[in-house]
Amino acid sequence: MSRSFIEVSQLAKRFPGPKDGQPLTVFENADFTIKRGEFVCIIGHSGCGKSTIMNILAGLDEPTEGGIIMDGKEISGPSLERGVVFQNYSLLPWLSALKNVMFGVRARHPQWTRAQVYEHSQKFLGLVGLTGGAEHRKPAQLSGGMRQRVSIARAFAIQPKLLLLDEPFGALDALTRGTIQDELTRIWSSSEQTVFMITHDVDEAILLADRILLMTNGPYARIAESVVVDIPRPRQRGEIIHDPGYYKIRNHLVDFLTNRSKKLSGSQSDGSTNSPITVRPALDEVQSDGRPTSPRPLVSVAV
Ligand SMILES: Nc1ncnc2c1ncn2[C@@H]1O[C@H](COP(=O)(O)OP(=O)(O)OP(=O)(O)O)[C@@H](O)[C@H]1O
Repeated sequence: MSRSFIEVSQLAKRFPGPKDGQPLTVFENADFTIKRGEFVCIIGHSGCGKSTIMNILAGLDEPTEGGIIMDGKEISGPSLERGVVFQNYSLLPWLSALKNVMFGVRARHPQWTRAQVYEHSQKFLGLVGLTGGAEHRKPAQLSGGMRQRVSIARAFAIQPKLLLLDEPFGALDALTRGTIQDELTRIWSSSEQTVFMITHDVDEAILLADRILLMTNGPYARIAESVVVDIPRPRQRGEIIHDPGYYKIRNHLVDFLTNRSKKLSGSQSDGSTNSPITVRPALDEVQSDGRPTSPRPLVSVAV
């Protein structure tokens, strides 16, 4: 039996092209795995297909080919085992912040009393700093950052096995962003949750992730590399930059985004799988072209 929590196999997504045109192949033959409890970030230029992968993981979209197994079961449709935080909040506009969170908690724990649901929801709203009356306001009466915090509280409160985060902190000011990143790390490290997060922020990815998947430009995008963040935890925002591996990882990511994401960008696949190579910049296990110094079996970090 496989030890992977998530196994993405031969995944392809094609959208219909403009009238009479060729279909748009966003990616094809994508293969990667995620371990239970792992925190994985994915980075790539706009339009490469990150949200498409996340939507398929969430069960909100279907692949054109291939499939995803989570915890031994094929993903098919949305489930409370997978909690999603989108850039655009996706709150129910007619419910208060508190009732938005309670709605999710009640669905997850239908046997709980109203008091239990209320207490649990208030606790998670408190964790994201939404108390003192703000929790009784409806989404339209909250700022963008506050709405995003409600959305984060709702996803955390459901305590899904897999937390899917699509640029969850984009709308937040730097201070709130830092606080919620810390909360996310705390909640994640004290649970068995697995996190898959899209971000455009390389520093955020290094702070939070065990591994960072790097995606080339599309169409025919590939997850070209799996970069291991060999920096011990707990990681402190102010101190992480002093870790000897920090700038090696950062430079590697920036070089990928500015140079290699375009050079490596895909063309139609010959049918072979597109598995990412594993690189460990902090351990100097990477060459100037981004390839590992010695071929390292993927299972070493991504079983
Ligand atoms: N429903 C759709 N119909 C047609 N094309 C689509 C559809 N959804 C996405 N695409 C195209 O698929 C490609 C990948 O889109 P996707 O949103 O996954 O990219 P992304 O990497 O998440 O981008 P961003 O970082 O800007 O959010 C883009 O070229 C996009 O235009």
